[in-house]
Amino acid sequence: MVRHHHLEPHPDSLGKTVIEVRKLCNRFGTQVVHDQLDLDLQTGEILGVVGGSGTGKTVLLRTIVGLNKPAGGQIRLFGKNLEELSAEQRSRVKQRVGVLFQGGALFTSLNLQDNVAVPLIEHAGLTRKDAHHLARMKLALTGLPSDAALKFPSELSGGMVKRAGLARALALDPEILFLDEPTAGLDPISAAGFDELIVTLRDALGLTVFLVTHDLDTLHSSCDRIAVLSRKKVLVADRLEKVAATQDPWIQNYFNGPRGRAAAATPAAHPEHGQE
Ligand SMILES: Nc1ncnc2c1ncn2[C@@H]1O[C@H](COP(=O)(O)OP(=O)(O)OP(=O)(O)O)[C@@H](O)[C@H]1O
Repeated sequence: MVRHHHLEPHPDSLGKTVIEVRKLCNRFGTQVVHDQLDLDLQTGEILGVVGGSGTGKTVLLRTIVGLNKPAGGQIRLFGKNLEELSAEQRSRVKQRVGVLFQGGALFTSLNLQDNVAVPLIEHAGLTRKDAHHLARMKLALTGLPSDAALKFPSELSGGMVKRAGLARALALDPEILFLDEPTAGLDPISAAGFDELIVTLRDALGLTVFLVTHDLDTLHSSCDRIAVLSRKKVLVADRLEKVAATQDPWIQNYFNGPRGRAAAATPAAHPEHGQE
């Protein structure tokens, strides 16, 4: 089981809110996905976002990074409302954010080095040679062996593809990392390795992480706080013990059902709620 190994956060970054979501509304046709949803993310934390299928976790991620225009509400990234910025300012804010989408979304016709080099050439204006050099460093940062750089996605295991996707998300040195179900489809050993990598990178690079997941092991091993999406809102966003103790049928079933109990390191993790 992966354990927390927090470094002291930089004093300047303590308690700062980097993402502020207020009264967010999202709807598609007549389907209301989010209604007056509020959520905050603090600098340096890893927030796990959970919820039943279709509760709008991916839509929330896409809306925060500016890929989905909300029907209402406000989102502030680094204190700035993207909708109030010029195109150039918005693009600068977006470069401070890295996203690993579900499935990794690497270009299948490019090797890993070229995949990671794409944002470096397109957004940072690096030469191909410099971009390749930096890309190899990013791939190493995510734990890939050096000979992986010239391989194509189809030649790699699912875990390696996820790491390469992560290397690409980190290409432009983002301050916030968004991950959409990064361990989905990985075997338990690879998933645990990826969880550990996220914590290590957060500690080493001072990242803030917004992590959509269904993986109870990830919640236990890597997340500082957990936000539960339910009934179109964030029902609760708190430390695992507090969330698992919340009186809500979905939460009780999820955290204190058989899989939740198995993921908890000790059976007595929530003794005060053992009678439910
Ligand atoms: N572009 C879109 N157009 C129409 N409906 C959409 C669109 N994007 C998402 N939805 C709907 O919004 C709802 C929330 O979708 P979303 O993918 O965010 O759920 P999720 O919580 O991430 O689910 P899962 O855990 O299954 O991945 C779903 O009912 C989905 O069909």
